[in-house]
Amino acid sequence: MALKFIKKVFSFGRKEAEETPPEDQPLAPLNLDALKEFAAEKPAEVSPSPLRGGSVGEADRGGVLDEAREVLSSPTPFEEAPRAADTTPSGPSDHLPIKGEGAAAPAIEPFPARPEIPTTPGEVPEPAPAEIPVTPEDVPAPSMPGEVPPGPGETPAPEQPEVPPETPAPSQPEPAPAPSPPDVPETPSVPTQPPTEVPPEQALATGPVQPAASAPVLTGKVTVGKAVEKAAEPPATVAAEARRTWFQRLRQGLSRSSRELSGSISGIFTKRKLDDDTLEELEDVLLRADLGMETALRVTDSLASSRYGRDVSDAEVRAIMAQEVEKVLAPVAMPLELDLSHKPHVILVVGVNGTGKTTTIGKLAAKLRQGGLSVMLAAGDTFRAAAIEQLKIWGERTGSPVVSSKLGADAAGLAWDAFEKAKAAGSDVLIIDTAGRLQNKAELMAELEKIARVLGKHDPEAPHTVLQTVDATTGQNALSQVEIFRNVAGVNGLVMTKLDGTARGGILVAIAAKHKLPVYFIGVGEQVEDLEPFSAGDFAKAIAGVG
Ligand SMILES: Nc1nc2c(ncn2[C@@H]2O[C@H](COP(=O)(O)OP(=O)(O)OP(=O)(O)O)[C@@H](O)[C@H]2O)c(=O)[nH]1
Repeated sequence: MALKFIKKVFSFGRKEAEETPPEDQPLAPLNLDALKEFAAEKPAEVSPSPLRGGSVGEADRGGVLDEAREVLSSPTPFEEAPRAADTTPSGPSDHLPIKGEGAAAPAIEPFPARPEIPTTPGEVPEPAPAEIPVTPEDVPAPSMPGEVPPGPGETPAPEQPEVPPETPAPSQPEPAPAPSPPDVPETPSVPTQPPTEVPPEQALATGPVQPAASAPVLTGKVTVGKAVEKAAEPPATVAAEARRTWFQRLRQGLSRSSRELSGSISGIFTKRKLDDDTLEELEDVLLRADLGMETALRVTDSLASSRYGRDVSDAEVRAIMAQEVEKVLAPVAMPLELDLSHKPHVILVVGVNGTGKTTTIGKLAAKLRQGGLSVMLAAGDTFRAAAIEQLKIWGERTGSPVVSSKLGADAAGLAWDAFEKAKAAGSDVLIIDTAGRLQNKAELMAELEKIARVLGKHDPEAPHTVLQTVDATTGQNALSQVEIFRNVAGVNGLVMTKLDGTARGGILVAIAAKHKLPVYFIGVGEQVEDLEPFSAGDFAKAIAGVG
């Protein structure tokens, strides 16, 4: 049977999801071993459609783009994210009106066709895939960038002529494969010296990733989950331990947010009954913690309905807060799924400068490589030499070829080239980094539109996933950033970064309540293991200081 007709699905175990799947979570991890066996005996249909998170639907994309143009050409509705410290005090402004919300207008040219995506898990039509633990045999020796051999039946990457992105020629005949497969041209130039601005020990301090490059050709849906370093151990032990370790890291990362909240809550409820005054004070505390008005009201309403007029301990308040926060987060805590019937599945990573795009790409590439996928990276942030160098280091580390160009080159041209190279190399996934310059918002919008347009000439559905990195330390600013990039770039999933060490972790809850976009991963540090699938329950407990 033709392997490409076999729908292969794997996920790295999400223990929590197995144990307590959110009510409307659509994609519980399945058993990968079982699926492999199943696939070996009985071919299944190739999964017909990719999963994408809820976002701007085709019908309203034109509308929101128009809106976005307006937003971007008008006085700035948000500021550029601060690069490091948590320095942006802001009030509870998350209930400001959203420009363009609910707009419905005819689709416009720039973005490739994309089906309407449900924003809540319950609306996702696909059945849950089986979970397939990656076994040690799936993990062969690491390979270096440019050295990832083409898989069976793959075409070696030919030399690509420079193709101006404005005039791509989709009907252009495929160039004949070169007799000896050349490496991706720009790939091997991994710097031997650490770049000045991003030293390798900062970005890549945890040793080489062990890729699983000899995995069979995968088609259909792939769920990207937890890291699999410990896959050789008994599954139950591994999952429990991995979960504990991650939860500890998450608790530690969110300790500032949680400490400030807990301190304020116990300040209010020491020897006081629950009355209008205490409820109002609590509401202020929750708003100051960036949780947003909707969640603040949920918590105070829930408390008032069961305990009004009674003594309440701070532990009770925190427990109720954890419950209510989890309710808000559960619908957006979705695993990232990639549809490998598109080769490559293109992930466009967008976001304001410094929000962690490049770092997240590296961490994600590591997860995908560990899961046996071949990955190509494209250094589409052509404005910062350090960003290009940083991506090359991640490429080296994860065994993912990196397509790059000269500083200042056209990012859409680079994206066009990168798609061709990924296709020719048979890569499963192409991840494209982008610049997040907000100094000139019209330029940024034009650049992202052009990248999407150019990719759409290769594959009308590309980019298949548009991920936005959001820096938790920016507090309320993050809400506007999501608004803008969602409209400009058709963002359909979020990665919240830098939850470690900030007192503003609550902003994730406000973003979930307002934008309802899937949150695929959260980052709590700079290392490869500091990115994990987002769990509503873990996050809610960690921020409330419960459990
Ligand atoms: N503490 C912490 N730092 C992070 C996290 N993610 C990224 N960083 C750091 O944030 C800084 C900026 O990350 P980048 O990946 O360069 O961000 P970027 O969006 O690609 O930035 P540009 O290249 O300027 O567009 C780097 O120092 C990263 O190491 C995180 O989850 N926690």
